[in-house]
Amino acid sequence: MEGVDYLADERKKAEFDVNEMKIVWAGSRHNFELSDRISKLVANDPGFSKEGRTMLPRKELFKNTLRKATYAWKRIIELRLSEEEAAKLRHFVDEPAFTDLHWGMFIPAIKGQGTDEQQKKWLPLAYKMQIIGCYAQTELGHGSNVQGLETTATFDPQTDEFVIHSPTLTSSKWWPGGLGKVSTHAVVYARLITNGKDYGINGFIVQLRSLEDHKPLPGVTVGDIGLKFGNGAYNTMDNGVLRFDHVRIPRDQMLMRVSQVTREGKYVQSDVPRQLLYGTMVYVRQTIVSDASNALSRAVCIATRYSAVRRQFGSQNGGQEIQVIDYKTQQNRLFPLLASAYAFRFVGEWLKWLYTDVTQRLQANDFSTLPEAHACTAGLKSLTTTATADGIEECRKLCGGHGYLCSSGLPELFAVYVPACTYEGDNTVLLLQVARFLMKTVSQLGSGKKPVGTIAYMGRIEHLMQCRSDVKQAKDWLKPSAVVEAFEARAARMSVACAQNLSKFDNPEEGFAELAADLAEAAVAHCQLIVVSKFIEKLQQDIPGEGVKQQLEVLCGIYYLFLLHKHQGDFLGTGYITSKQASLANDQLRALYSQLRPNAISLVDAFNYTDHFLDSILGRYDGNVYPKLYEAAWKDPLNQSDIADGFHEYIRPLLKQQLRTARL
Ligand SMILES: CCCCCCCCCC/C=C\CCCCCCCCCC(=O)SCCNC(=O)CCNC(=O)[C@H](O)C(C)(C)COP(=O)(O)OP(=O)(O)OC[C@H]1O[C@@H](n2cnc3c(N)ncnc32)[C@H](O)[C@@H]1OP(=O)(O)O
Ligand SMILES: Cc1cc2nc3c(=O)[nH]c(=O)nc-3n(C[C@H](O)[C@H](O)[C@H](O)COP(=O)(O)OP(=O)(O)OC[C@H]3O[C@@H](n4cnc5c(N)ncnc54)[C@H](O)[C@@H]3O)c2cc1C
Repeated sequence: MEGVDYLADERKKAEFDVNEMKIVWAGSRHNFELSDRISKLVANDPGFSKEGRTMLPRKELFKNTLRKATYAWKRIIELRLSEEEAAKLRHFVDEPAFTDLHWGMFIPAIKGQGTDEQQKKWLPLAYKMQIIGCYAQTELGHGSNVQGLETTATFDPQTDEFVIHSPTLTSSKWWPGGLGKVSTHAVVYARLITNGKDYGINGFIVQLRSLEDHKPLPGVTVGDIGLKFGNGAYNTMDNGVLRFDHVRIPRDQMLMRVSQVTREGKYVQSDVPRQLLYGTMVYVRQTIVSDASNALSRAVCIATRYSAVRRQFGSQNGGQEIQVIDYKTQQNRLFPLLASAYAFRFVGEWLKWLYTDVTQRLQANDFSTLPEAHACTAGLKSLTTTATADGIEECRKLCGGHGYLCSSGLPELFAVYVPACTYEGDNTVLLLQVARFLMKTVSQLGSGKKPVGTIAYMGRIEHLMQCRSDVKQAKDWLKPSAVVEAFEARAARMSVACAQNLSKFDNPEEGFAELAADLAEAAVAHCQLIVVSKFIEKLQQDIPGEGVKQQLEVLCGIYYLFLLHKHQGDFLGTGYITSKQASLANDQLRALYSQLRPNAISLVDAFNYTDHFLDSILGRYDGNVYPKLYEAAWKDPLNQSDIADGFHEYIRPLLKQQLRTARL
């Protein structure tokens, strides 16, 4: 029945002020009001309908995305939306498009690596979308190993130009989003060669297509790389292939903030570190961490609402069966994901702060916090995207058979999200970057250099190597100091063990390669410590709203106790806790599940998602699942006629043949 709220009883059970929690989730009242207004604007505009998206063939799907993305731009102009509002609108339109790369990477690359003059020339064109850009770094042969890229940019002093060339098949640019069919320009990463010398990778602004008829310019071969994983999903994006045959660009289209080539062809290195060339990746990794909580919370919202609607077994005297959310196994799979969504929200907020801080320092030529910013963005990108991709898939399973239907919203969400584990740095490769940072920190411990920021705990290494947990009863695991020390001791001991093993190798690089799996685990331990600490720090702030802080404490407890349970081998193996203390942690975790249970629906309501954004019958706000599933089935193209296309060609002859056999 329309208009009935099947989850109303669940909502009545809430022990906290949901409206105040919405503000905590959004980060501020301003953010909440902004998201609320823009998400409703998108939901109520038929131009942004998602109807039938997963059924469209590729060409139609792509054209439909072009329509939506340009319609979004039209609305942004008509409504005079600010940059912040426009970004929110694109987010709630919820369809990967070339505009993601234009706004998310092309513009940031020019801002981060272009000189003031270059920014003045290119940014106004990009801001008005008079040119459309992408980020062309990865090649067919190399993605992770940026130093191994093969495209060349050779300076020609005769003409004051760079000649951009793809010398081999493997040097073809491969993957850039927006490149295949849309972009007029790209920031292309290529080996800078001048006076016969190779100076390594640099960024160049290269025009690819005519601004008149959109045809590829002479020497440019460009197209789409083909269908990707899942129905609809990321196939709305034209990930592309690009080859250059001696394409000439003016010298001033080399992005020159980090290094320059003079009119005479002299290479000049600025006093900023070369790593700033990787700055766009640091920026995007930070946004990906913030976004992980969006994707995970969305899946969790669907699975939680559906788990309260779905009933199986346990009917007494003809009464209703049990809601599946009341099974402890369901809670043990679902509630840590709900807690993780909140944990990633808060660590994302903190990372945004760290990124802003490092950017301000860089502007003042203070490069001291860049290594930490790189380690944090790389490590947290890896940790949160792995957990989110796995979490979305777990949510699909938590919804049983119906989770496998596209109308649950979960298959498409997974298909769109899962490449986040690969793009912007493969997650294992990124963990190894964190491990390098950790090994460097451990090796410098005796040098008098005091570790600061997220690595400050290493400064108490002597204590952390020998301390033991003092937990005596289950509720002792609710003490923040007990928890932080446990995660610090585990991370420190794992790093030190790796460093000790590394020291046994004559060649440190050989040792690093041999011990890579252990090093990646030490990096995970360090990153989990960051997430746990930032959640606990959040709880030390003043949080208004009846019962809000208490709910966050429950979620925080579930987050760290679930991790402790899952990785208890690390905590036991490093000798910080005993098996009795591990078992007490598990007792406390179960108790927290019971405390969370009455609040579960309201905790996902606090995400404030519209039904348009969720795009899931199982996750509908009103819980009216079965009639809507039934209705949706009949909309499938296969049900447009009672007799299937192909019946006369294939099924009828088969049945006739069986009739003949039966008669024999
Ligand atoms: C339909 C349903 C809809 C549902 C939608 C819901 C969900 C929506 C989800 C959407 C999510 C978010 C939206 C975002 C959209 C994104 C779109 C995709 C974008 C993808 C773009 C890309 O992938 S671009 C390509 C990225 N490529 C990489 O990341 C490559 C990875 N490799 C590297 O980064 C590096 O090569 C390396 C770090 C692995 C190694 O580099 P290198 O060999 O040069 O370095 P060294 O190891 O020798 O280190 C040298 C020193 O430099 C330091 N370093 C390295 N990197 C950095 C850095 N980035 N910053 C600072 N310093 C750095 C390193 O530590 C070394 O230091 P020292 O030890 O001190 O010498
Ligand atoms: C959907 C999508 C969108 C993308 N968009 C863009 C874009 O807009 N622009 C762009 O330039 N690129 C883009 N990319 C490319 C992306 O950045 C790369 O695919 C990514 O950086 C991983 O690199 P790779 O493909 O070379 O993986 P590989 O490095 O080949 O990884 C293969 C395997 O080898 C392992 N491995 C590699 N090196 C090591 C090592 N040193 N130690 C241990 N294990 C290792 C990895 O863990 C992985 O398991 C996109 C990719 C995808 C999937």
